[in-house]
Amino acid sequence: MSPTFTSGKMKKMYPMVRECLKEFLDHLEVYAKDRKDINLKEMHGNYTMDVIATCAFSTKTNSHKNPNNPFTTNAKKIFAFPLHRFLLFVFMPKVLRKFFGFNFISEESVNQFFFDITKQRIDERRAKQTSNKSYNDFIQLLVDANNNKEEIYDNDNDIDESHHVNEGEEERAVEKKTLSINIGNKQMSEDEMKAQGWIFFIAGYETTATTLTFCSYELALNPHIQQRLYEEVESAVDSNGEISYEVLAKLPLLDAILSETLRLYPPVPRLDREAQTEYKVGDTGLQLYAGQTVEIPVYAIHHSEEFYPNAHKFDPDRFMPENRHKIIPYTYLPFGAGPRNCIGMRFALMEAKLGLAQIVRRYRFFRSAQTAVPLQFRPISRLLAAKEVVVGIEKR
Ligand code: HEM
Repeated sequence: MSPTFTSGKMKKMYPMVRECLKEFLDHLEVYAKDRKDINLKEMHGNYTMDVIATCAFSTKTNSHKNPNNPFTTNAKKIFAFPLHRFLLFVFMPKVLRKFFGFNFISEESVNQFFFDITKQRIDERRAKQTSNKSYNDFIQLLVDANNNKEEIYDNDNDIDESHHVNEGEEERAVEKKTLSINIGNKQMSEDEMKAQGWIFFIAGYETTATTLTFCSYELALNPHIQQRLYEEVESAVDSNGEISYEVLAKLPLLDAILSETLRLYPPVPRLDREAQTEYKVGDTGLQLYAGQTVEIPVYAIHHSEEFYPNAHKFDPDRFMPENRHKIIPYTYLPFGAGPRNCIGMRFALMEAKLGLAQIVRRYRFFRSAQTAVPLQFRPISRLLAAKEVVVGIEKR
């Protein structure tokens, strides 16, 4: 169940994300008018929670104003679990999950809450299939995918974004074929559909919030880059102060800033693959055996001087169109690579770009007395997380 996030689908979800952003901006206003400090992880976490609740479950949360709504409180119970347990669940190969007994990461009542809400929405849609009302959320995509109504790919792709650095024509063709096979040959059971809703929530909330957090932090520390971004965004808004999906996807500096953030702070710092059969790795002399795990040290690759000179410097120019060709394929892996790469990549980038662009238009992040430099990281190996990320915010 992969080809959910085509550009066409993104465009349809765009207004829903924009709606969540309005609430976020209103909330930031309270802090910005008094030049207060903000806890970036909490603020961005509320935004990504609202987005995933709206786009995946058609549930309105407004976590900024109403932190006690049932969706948010249940979600917070999941995230109260140690982060490593999450990531173990989401990214651990199935066979290891079974071995360690990780079926679900949180208490049964919480799992049930999310299963019930997914089932309720699926039932509603099935009942309404005969009516003309159309939905653009993730649940609808699941229902369509199951009815083989889902479009596999659209022509309106955003190949110019930096995250396509690992994808050549050949790979996209392989990916397309793989995805078509999944959809064409397989009907999802209701349990699988419920599990998809659940995985989406877990995989999409934390990673995107973390990305926005590190990005805002770097902008606070690099006011000249923040100013360049402001100028780029200002030149792109229409007379209503809005940015269309197409324009947003193609802003080079915005794309470069997020790409450089994901290079310096990859939310998933290490990937795993498990060999299905015996395999010789090219002419390296390396031999893999069935069942063997291969670890890909994403964080170390992203911080290697060999691939990224001055690797510890935040330098978005590396990803500007005139320099991007210098990046060696497979040395930039924030979303993984190959047929099991992140299926939420386009969605995450759209959500993060829109949030960042509209925040920077109105407000300025700055380094305050509470801003930790350098950041202190939590000692977790599966997900990159800083202890506390605080910056000041003011109105432009
Ligand atoms: C900046 C945000 C995000 C980052 C950095 C990220 C990163 C990743 C990475 C590294 C993987 C493993 C890929 C591999 O092994 O090659 C992954 C898998 C996955 N991601 Fe994301 N992700 C993000 C946002 C999202 C969002 C928003 C969603 C859903 C709405 C999502 C859904 C998934 C799913 C379902 C998988 C499992 C795919 C599979 O096993 O086939 N992710 N993600």
